Amino acid sequence: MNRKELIGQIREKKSFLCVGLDTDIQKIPAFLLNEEDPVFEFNKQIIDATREFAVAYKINTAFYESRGIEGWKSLIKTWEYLPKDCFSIADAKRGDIGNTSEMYAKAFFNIESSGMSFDSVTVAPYMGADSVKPFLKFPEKWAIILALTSNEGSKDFQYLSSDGNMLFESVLQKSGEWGSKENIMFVVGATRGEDFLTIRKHVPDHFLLVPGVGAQGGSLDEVCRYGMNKECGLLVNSSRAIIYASSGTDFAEAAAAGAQAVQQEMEKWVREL
Ligand SMILES: O=C(O)c1cc(=O)[nH]c(=O)n1[C@@H]1O[C@H](COP(=O)(O)O)[C@@H](O)[C@H]1O
Repeated sequence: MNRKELIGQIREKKSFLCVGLDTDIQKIPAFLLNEEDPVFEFNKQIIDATREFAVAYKINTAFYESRGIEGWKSLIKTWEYLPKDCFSIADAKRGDIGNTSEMYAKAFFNIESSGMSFDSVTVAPYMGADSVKPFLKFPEKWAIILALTSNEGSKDFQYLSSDGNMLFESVLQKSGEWGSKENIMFVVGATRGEDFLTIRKHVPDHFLLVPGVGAQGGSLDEVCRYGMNKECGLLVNSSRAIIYASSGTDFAEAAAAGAQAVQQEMEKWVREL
């Protein structure tokens, strides 16, 4: 999905919600464990219940890789089931020397090679340009670069200053030379509040993937007030608060209600665009 199509979906659905499929087999409703593939069955019902309210799905690969070959099978089946009108994110936080990053890019972008072809992959930029550029060689695919993260540990390095910029600012500026607003997004945590103003000074037009609302307590209103641009420019993720809204047989309906509540909040902001 390219930028124009993504903006079209946001306007059509009046939503910029990304549902996170961080599916932990220990947390899904027990009655599903009788299924041949409980994780995929859970994801399938969550997708069916939330697709009218979401414009994107983010699959955190750690929850699938941790289960070995069975987890990887659930990952591929879930990717295959994702609605074609939704933006898909492999949240793998990859990044290594060039030839290895090429393999990571193939793993998530090249369907002939891996059986999957996500729209995007999250990337950790610590190793610099040659670790990120391999992801940008695929037409209409995106690298979503970690910039200012939602976790407590973001304060350990990301705010460190050098040459007048904090590290996250240098990441925004430097990586801007590696691609464009058509194939690079940045991860900025919803818990970062007014830091969005600084972010937008560096990257006024790029899309931002914003995790941290819901379970991590980030404010959707603050994210929109300080981070939204004239084309929205945001994909706001919520995982646990939506997919684990209920642990009972009504889990899918509860997820739908959670997703709809977020979408209704978002609609107020999209209408202003
Ligand atoms: O790259 C990410 O997606 C990410 C970056 C970040 O700074 N913070 C963050 O929470 N995430 C991811 O976003 C999701 C947040 O999940 P919830 O807190 O359950 O909504 C998880 O999959 C995290 O790995």
